[in-house]
Amino acid sequence: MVRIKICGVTTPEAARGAAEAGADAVGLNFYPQSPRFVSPQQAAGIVRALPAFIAPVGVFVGMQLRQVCAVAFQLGLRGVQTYDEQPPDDNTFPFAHVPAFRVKDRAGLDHVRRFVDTARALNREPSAVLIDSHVPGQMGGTGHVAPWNLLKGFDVGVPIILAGGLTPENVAEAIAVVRPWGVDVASGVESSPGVKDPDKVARFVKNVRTGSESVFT
Ligand SMILES: O=C(O)c1ccccc1NCC(=O)[C@H](O)[C@H](O)COP(=O)(O)O
Repeated sequence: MVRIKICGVTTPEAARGAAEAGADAVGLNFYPQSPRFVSPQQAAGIVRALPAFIAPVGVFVGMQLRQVCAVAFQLGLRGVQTYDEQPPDDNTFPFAHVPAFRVKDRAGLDHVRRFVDTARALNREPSAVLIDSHVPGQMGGTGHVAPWNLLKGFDVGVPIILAGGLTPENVAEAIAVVRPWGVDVASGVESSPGVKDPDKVARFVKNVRTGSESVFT
């Protein structure tokens, strides 16, 4: 089964809608420049609205680990998605750590491998890595597709979450090519930046489920 994170939910209704559609996780974006930004206060309301067993994951760009952990503890996040060049000094924190990488070529994948190897040597293996597209000047939520063909057979010993430009229309093909452990979507299920479209979310989840059935069974 391919896990699904609907990233950048901005309201309790959108979070509940994603969960009811069958998503496994929702992303709460704490990057102030994102159209999907939520304050910790808004995020608290969203987390409270989630049904049991649906994981809230925080997206943190350029924030000190201490601050990331404080927000994650305060809100009861299950996972933290970060954007760092190096593994954190400490990850004894009780959240799944998902470093995100913006990849455009083989050198980008080599960087992911080095990051995971370094983290493993320090006994700080990430829970998964998120592979996104690389768009100069943008950290995420770009709607641009990642290099699927490069990712064929890519194995760093931790689960791969595929992100970048996924939509209800292309996600089954992405799964067939990359065979990821999980998929992540932000703009591909929106009617406008930061506003999730319930119909697109439902179709995305349905197409992940049918696409993964035909690939993994
Ligand atoms: O979504 C954002 O605005 C964003 C901004 C800065 C850093 C990360 C961001 N999103 C993180 C995600 O995990 C997105 O789901 C991922 O980048 C894919 O986005 P999209 O191509 O729009 O599906």
